[in-house]
Amino acid sequence: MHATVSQSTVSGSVAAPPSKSYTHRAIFAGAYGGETEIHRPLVSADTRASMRAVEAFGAQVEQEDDSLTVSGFGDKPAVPADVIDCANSGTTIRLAMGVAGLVDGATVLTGDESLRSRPQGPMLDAIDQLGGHAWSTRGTDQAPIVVEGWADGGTVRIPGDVSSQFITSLLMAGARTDSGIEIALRSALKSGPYVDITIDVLAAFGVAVERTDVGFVVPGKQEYETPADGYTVPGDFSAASYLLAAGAVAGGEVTVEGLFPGPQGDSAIVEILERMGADIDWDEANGRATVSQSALSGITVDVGDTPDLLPTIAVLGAIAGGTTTIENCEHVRYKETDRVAAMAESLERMGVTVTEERDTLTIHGGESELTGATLDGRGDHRIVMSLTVAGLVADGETRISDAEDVAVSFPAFFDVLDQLGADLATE
Ligand SMILES: O=C(O)C1=C[C@@H](OP(=O)(O)O)[C@@H](O)[C@H](O)C1
Ligand SMILES: C=C(OP(=O)(O)O)C(=O)O
Repeated sequence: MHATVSQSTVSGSVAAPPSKSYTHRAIFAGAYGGETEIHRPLVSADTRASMRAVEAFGAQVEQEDDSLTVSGFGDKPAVPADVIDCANSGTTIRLAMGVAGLVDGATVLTGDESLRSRPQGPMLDAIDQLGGHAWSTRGTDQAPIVVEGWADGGTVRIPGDVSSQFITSLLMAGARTDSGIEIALRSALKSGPYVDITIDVLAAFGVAVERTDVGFVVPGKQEYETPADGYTVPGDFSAASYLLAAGAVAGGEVTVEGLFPGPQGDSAIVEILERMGADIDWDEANGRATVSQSALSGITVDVGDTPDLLPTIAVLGAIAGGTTTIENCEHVRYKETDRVAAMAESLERMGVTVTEERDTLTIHGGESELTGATLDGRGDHRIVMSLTVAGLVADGETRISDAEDVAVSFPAFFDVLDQLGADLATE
């Protein structure tokens, strides 16, 4: 499916979709626990992959109107009857590898072509350190992955700069081991706020995690306790970043509801827009951010904690006057596609001058108007959504392939933009 976007003004009030990261964690926490009702979950391709994964280990997931009921797999996850297909979802395969470590038997995990290109080596190594055995069928540190359980716990030394999802996985599974897991980071942690989200969800399920000088410790033999009123998923700042960016470059006035302060690192989008000179007001108490169009100027942003914002910031930088420097972005190359290269290539096609280095993306914005172009969505939801925002201000039509991939994290993306008045079509 292609999306075709033309210059237009967006205005109105919309709800942020529910958080993908919180929904994944609530599904896995529910599976480790008894019976949990998850209110206002994100139901998308990625979170469906997590639902299928926990079901493969013996949990059950029922979907009703705006909730999910997860019945846990009991004391031990079952040996899956089949290969687990994690589709496009890095979070799913990594959290499922932790569960697989507790299985008394072998689990095989795979995914789509994109997921099978992403690095899993540190988690394979971690499982080996814990006395289990995990390997890549191709010997490439990529899926397909086979995991044989360890069941016990222990100490793990693991790099912090490949994916925080390994840490999340070890913390969630470690609580159910006998002796717990002590994690020593071999390099500084990137995407750190995602571990904060994990600790937040674990606390809601009564599971304790301690921070240490070198990493984290999760004591073993902990029970996941069902939160008394179920678990309510907050709004998603990563998804909201496209709507806020749209308001800042193509408003009108756009209000996004459901954005409350909390551990999501991507709430930094509000401060980033402010620093660029956007007219934005975040009413934190009421969870409402309102932004209208104003002239933006380039800034320097470190995305070590906020990799998913890179495509949004790159588009803002292309429209802003002056230079925007996105630093500390090497880990953003390990996502659904190499997002640093994808944004450099797409913005260049729109007439923007970009300098790409391994760990830095520099955008020389405001040199000329963005020009509409035919762009490759690269099968990556965040590339598609951010380029759609660029299309709202480009001169002439912007045509983006793989538009259907917004289903991964924000299935209603095009409907919401349409509701805000964007001139776009999908076919
Ligand atoms: O744990 C999570 O929910 C996520 C962690 C981040 O990945 P990395 O930790 O691999 O950077 C982020 O990019 C991803 O979209 C979601
Ligand atoms: C990288 C992402 O997710 P995951 O790692 O779960 O595939 C994302 O949503 O941008």
